Amino acid sequence: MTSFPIFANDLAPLLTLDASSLPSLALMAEHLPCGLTVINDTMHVLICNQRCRQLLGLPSTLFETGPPSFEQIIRFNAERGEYGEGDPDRIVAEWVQLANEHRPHVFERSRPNGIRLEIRGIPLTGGGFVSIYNDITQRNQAIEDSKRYAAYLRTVIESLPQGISVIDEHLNMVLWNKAFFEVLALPESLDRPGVTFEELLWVNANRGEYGPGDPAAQVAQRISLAMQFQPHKFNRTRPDGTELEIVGKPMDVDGQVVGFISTYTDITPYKRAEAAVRHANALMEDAISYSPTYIWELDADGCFVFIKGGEKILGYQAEEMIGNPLSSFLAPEQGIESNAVLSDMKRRRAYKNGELRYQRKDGGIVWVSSNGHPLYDDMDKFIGFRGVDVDITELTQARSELERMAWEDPLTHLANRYRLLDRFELEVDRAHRNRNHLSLLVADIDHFKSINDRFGHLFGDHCLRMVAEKLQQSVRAVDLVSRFGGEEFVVLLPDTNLAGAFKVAEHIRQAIENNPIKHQTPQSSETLKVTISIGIATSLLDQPIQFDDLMGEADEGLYQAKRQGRNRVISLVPPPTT
Ligand SMILES: Nc1nc2c(ncn2[C@@H]2O[C@H](COP(=O)(O)OP(=O)(O)OP(=O)(O)O)[C@@H](O)[C@H]2O)c(=O)[nH]1
Repeated sequence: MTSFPIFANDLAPLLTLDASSLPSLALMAEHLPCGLTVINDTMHVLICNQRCRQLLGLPSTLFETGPPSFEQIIRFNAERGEYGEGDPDRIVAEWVQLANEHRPHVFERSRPNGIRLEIRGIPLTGGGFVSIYNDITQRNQAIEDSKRYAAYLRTVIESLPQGISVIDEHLNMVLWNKAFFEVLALPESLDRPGVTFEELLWVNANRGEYGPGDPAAQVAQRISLAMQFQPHKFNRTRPDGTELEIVGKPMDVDGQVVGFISTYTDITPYKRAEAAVRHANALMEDAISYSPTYIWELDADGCFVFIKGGEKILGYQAEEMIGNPLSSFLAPEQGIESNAVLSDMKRRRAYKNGELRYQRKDGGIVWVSSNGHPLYDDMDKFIGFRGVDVDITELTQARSELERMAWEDPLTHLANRYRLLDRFELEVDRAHRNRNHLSLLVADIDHFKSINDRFGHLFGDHCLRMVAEKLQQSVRAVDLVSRFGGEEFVVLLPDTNLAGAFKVAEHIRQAIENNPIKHQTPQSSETLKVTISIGIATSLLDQPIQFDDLMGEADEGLYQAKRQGRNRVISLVPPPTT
């Protein structure tokens, strides 16, 4: 049962201690929510209601032999330790002496069972006194709790980086934290109880925080706004450049506005960070849009989750790529380099300058130099790949063009001598591996000097191209026709013995002889029969094969062919009889 505090002063005037009124008083006392005792001038307990006995834990036996004396009750309590440690006689003496002083008193006492009592006593005229006992355990607990919560709240408010202020419905400042003064740079002199919202407004208005204008008007305007107790949120830039975000909302109790709470956040660092991020983004946008680059991110399944700048290189909008696997955008044919990239991705390894071949939306092929690294989340779980690709299509084309130029004779587009030497090494290995013959033909146009002399160098060049074409047409795809220099051609015949080499050489010779070249000018037209002489050399099985040896032998054959009248095929080794 909760007891409501009832004060002895309230009851004392009602009490007169004549015997006739005692029964009605005792009856009334039983209806009180508090404990009540009435002690007469002889210090005997006349009334001690049930609530009092219950609160004090007094047994009924104490009352069986008539009204106990005040001293008996005190002794009973002292002996059971209600007043703590100590000699009961001494304790009783002290209490009796206090009671005899006949003074109003209020004190609190904690009982051993944890109950906290508030005891108020008021002396009665004519002797004795009335005492009221209230159980204030819960009330004290509530006060303790609210003190504790207030301490928590204060600590929380003081720890916040935002300034916080609370004003009551009369615009008095009732609560604020240190940050409030710091964020608004308010003078310390205002950091005192009783300060009003208006005083703060005046400080701000006078120092120009609200911009140019009449401070009185600025304050009045803000006061009238504040009186509306409407929620608001706005930013204000202070004269020193600090940007504040101010958020306010009304506080109400049972639908009644009782105040207004505002928070003041210095958002300057966020604004600066925001501007820095915007700047970095703009730089990145420019870097991506002005360079042949795009940035991408894949999920753990290899599907695009992000791509920026891909449109200009791959022809797809980001939305067309996001959610689809990288593999679906690759060209069907990839090189060795691409496979290395794909294998690194599979093995979740970072890679640099790897080449990938994409198929553009319009079907074209794009080469990119790709750089990527795996991504992991905070729990170290693999979540995908991120990277930057650079369009190297033009570079790749230029590179292959350069390679072509390095390997090719510009006049006839046949392989040049470097390509021949390179290929020769490969074919030597192959010939050894497969125990095959490797043959070499050296072909030289007959009397080419006189062709040049008669018809000019341009026509000579034309003849060289025509002969090159015929040579190329007369051999297999695996054979390599090269222009070795001047009007001299070398044909490499893999997997070809001397008999085979003779056949090919003879076929070439006849093809050229039987295809005269036309020389036409505006004035005349002439058909010129061009012939070639060919020297042959074939490697021996299980013998080392040297280019210079084979070349020297074939050259010697060519020399003899020239000596023997040209337009013929000669090998130093006797031709096989058919
Ligand atoms: N038009 C043209 N002529 C070239 C080129 N390279 C070499 N020649 C010419 O080819 C001629 C080769 O002549 P020679 O080595 O004397 O031999 P030839 O006249 O063919 O006589 P034989 O080989 O003995 O039948 C020279 O006149 C060179 O200037 C070329 O790229 N274009």
